[in-house]
Amino acid sequence: MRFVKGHGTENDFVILPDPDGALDLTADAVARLCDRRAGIGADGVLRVVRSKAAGLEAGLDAGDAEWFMDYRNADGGIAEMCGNGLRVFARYLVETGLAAPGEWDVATRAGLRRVTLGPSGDVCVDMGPASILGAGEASLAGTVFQGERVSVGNPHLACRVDGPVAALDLSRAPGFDPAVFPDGVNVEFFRTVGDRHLEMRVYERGSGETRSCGTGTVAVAATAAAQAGDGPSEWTVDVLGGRVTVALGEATARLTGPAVLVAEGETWPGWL
Ligand SMILES: N[C@@H](CCC[C@H](N)C(=O)O)C(=O)O
Repeated sequence: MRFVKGHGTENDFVILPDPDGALDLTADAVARLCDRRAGIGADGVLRVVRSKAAGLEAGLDAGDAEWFMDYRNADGGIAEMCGNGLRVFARYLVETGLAAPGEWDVATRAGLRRVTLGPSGDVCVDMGPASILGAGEASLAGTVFQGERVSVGNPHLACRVDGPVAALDLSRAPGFDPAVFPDGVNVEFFRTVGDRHLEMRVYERGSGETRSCGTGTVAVAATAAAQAGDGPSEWTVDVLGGRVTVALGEATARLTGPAVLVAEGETWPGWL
């Protein structure tokens, strides 16, 4: 099986080119690919498949988008959307000549997402709306954190903290009420470090602590803007793996940041 490895602010992915939808990608295979000791190692898998060949789940409409991002978490579970993954997905399509630099839609389980990119450099993704849904809470090592429930196509809980996020122990999953988050949740901890400038750490559903989460950065920017009473505004979000910007508009949020391809190869015959 051919693969490419890439990352966006060190949120890393195994990219599986599958233009004709020939791969039978099981949850077990995804978990083995993402295993950092016995596999290639990644936070998730991006299967690159033509929308027409993707066999989309009922209710998904790819519109005119040629490509569908089939995103999977490291545990093999399916998620609706991945912001960093989508930047890497778009960069892969351009680097391999499967798409031209410019502006075009990619189909995802959260709907169509417009990407804008040149022949090299940062990638901008229109992430759609970030919807603030109300209060929620998570716990970490016995401490309860209040936050905002936010949908960026996938579920988030954005918790403001007072001290440096570096001080948090995210070696274990935060606790949350499964009645409030029946599908699980990505939990972000953020702090203001400057003028519309945040730092964030995240514990992702299905992947554990990662060094960045694009949808998570949108969730914390939207939460911080709402808490400050800000309207459309641009935010800088520092994550363990680098920095992204989030431009909050009236109806949509645009995420801009790096997308890097680092290697390509083939799994050993019979291994998977
Ligand atoms: N890292 C991603 C989000 C991936 C999906 C998430 N773990 C979930 O289960 O919703 C991003 O960059 O947005």
